Amino acid sequence: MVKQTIQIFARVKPTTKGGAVYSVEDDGSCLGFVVPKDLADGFINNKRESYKFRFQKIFDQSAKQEELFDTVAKPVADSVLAGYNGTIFAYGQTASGKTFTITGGAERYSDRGIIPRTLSYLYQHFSQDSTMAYTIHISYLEIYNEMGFDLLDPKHEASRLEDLPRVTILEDPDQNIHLKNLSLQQAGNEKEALNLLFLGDTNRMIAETPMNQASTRSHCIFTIHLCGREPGSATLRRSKLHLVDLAGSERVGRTGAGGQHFTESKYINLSLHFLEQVIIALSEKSRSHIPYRNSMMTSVLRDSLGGNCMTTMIATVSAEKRNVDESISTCRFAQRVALIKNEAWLNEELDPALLIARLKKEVQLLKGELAMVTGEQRSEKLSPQEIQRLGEQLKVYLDDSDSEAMLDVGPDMRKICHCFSELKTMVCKATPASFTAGDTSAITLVKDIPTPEEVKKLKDMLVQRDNEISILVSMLKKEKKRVQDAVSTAGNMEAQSSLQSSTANLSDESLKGSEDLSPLPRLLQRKKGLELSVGRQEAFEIFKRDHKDQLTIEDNKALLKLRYTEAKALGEKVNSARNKVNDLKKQLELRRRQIAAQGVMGNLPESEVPDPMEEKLLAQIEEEKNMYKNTFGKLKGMKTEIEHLQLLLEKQKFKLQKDFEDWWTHEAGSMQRSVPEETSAAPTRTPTLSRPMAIRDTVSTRMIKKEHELSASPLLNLRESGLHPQVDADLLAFIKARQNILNKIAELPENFCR
Ligand SMILES: Nc1ncnc2c1ncn2[C@@H]1O[C@H](COP(=O)(O)OP(=O)(O)OP(=O)(O)O)[C@@H](O)[C@H]1O
Repeated sequence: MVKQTIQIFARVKPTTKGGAVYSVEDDGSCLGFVVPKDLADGFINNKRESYKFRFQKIFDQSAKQEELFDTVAKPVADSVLAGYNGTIFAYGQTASGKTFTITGGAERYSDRGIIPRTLSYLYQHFSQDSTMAYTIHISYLEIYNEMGFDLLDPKHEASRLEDLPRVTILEDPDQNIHLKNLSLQQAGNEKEALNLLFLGDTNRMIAETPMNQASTRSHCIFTIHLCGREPGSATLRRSKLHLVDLAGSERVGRTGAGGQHFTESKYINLSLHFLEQVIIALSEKSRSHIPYRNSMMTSVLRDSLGGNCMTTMIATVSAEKRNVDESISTCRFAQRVALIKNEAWLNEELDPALLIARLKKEVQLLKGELAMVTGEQRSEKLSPQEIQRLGEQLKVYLDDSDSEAMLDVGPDMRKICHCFSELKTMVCKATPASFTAGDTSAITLVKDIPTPEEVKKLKDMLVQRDNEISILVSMLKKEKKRVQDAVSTAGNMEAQSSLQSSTANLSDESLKGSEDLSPLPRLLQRKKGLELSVGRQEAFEIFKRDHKDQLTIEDNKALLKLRYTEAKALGEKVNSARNKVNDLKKQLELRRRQIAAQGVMGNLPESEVPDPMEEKLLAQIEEEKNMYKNTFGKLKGMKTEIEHLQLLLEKQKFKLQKDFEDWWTHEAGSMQRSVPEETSAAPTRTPTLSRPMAIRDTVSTRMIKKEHELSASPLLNLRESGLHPQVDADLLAFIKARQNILNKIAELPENFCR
């Protein structure tokens, strides 16, 4: 068992605005804030001005994701590999960098967060550790307003959060928590695991509405379930790693939330409040009751807080002056967390199937022993199968040369008697001369003693074999040199062909992967939108051009293109190194044959000095092999980067499409709203209507007409389904016209409408 307090780290989000109010002291383990007294609070003011908080380490603004992974996540991943549970959770106000730290940024490969890096680290470990066989399952849970949702369910098409399967908590009599409806997906390799992460993130994005900014207002728990077993062993090691992105920790008053937001903030703050309650209770050792059950999040993370888990917290803080209060509150929370002591133990268990088989055997044995002791022996005859089995056991026992060998037929008198009777038969068959009482070795001879005819036959065979052997030996002597040459030639050729095939496989594999342009998971692909109509497509192009993410998408596309080119160049280099190795091997082979031929002809005296030409060729082969290995390693790394970039691009494109859909629906909605208003307002409209409004009216009236023409099917339904190209084209024309008008209004002199 390992007793350890929760490790706390702090990360300061980079600021571009300046005005930072913090300092990092004591070799990066103390975070200080200075809050100057406000004169508005009066002359007598006892408010503290300086605050200092101690952490295991503080990652300042310039800290890289890799550094954070190495220091914070790698030790936790190592203990998970060793069979302990682990949790890493990020806590801090909205936009302080929790998602960036746990999942990573959506723009650059180097921005990969703890989750993708940990997955990569684990799979890399699996490929290097041949002493254990591992399997990974993944679950991804979102908790929003005290309700749990499964982000990885393959059966549901999520367009709203409510479409995702609801996850509920069940508690067994031993107070273990079980999550009903949370799917566990197996991930056989890093790519499959990353696809699951992206699927969950996409589901989260799809389900979020402007009212529910998912990442801000919900908690997310990405869990890696690891199972390891030594081949042939009945013991399993099961461990879990929770990677938790909590909701923003700001207080309700500060956010100024109202309405639905207020409800959400209340829930979020409530669940964070309950988290705080649990942490306070745990840090006060005198408390016996820990209120885990008060919220879903604390129930799920029960083990991570004061239980069987190695837990680490990352406090994310903003460096800006306006956020100093929240930053101090985050650090205070972390200080309390640091007082909690967890007790992690090795999660080892016996494989249930093997355990059952073992117990069954034991029960059988005990039953037999009981029967022996109580004298209640079975009276029925042994079955033919049992007799055959006993015969086999007896043979093994007699063939065993170990004098301490045992014959174990179990506590069954019928079997014991049968074995004694078999042995007696064998002994009686033996010639009396070869058997004296106590000479047990004779027993093993009994069944193998040959008859005199057999002995003669064997002697004849022996003479014949001797003759054959002497003929073969003389032939061998004659042909020795030729055979040796032939063997060495065959050996070299074989080695060469095996290298050829292995290198071909490796480089073809990696190249195939790097040129695979569609790594989008099957599950994600089904979520791609319907085909766009021409009008909508046109609007999408305009929307895309002005979207804030378009630049990043273009950058990533360019980077991906660059990586493809680089991967192609590396692939060519790998192939060229492989061809060179093969060429050099042929040259070496030729050289060796030449030397052998010269030796046979007697032109060259046999020399111990190595041939310089051969030495040179061997050195060149070694050099090319190293080049091959290095380039191949780089190619593999690039393949992972390309796959990640492809997924990032898909995610960004997906977001763009979703933003467009939202915008399009909004435009359609605003048009819909304007129609009845304007139709009913038309008769009473005053003549003072401004010119732009009048223009807008003309467009709207045209649109109304169009709508009436299409009234056979409700316009909005058609729009929502996205299936009527004419409606889309009209909508686009309307949007364009309105945009033109708005542009013109902007150009008009200020007093034009007065
Ligand atoms: N260390 C960092 N380096 C660079 N950019 C960062 C860093 N931390 C955060 N960001 C950027 O700041 C923005 C907000 O970060 P992020 O979404 O991670 O915040 P958050 O705390 O998860 O917010 P929320 O509570 O809304 O989920 C993102 O655009 C992110 O890329």
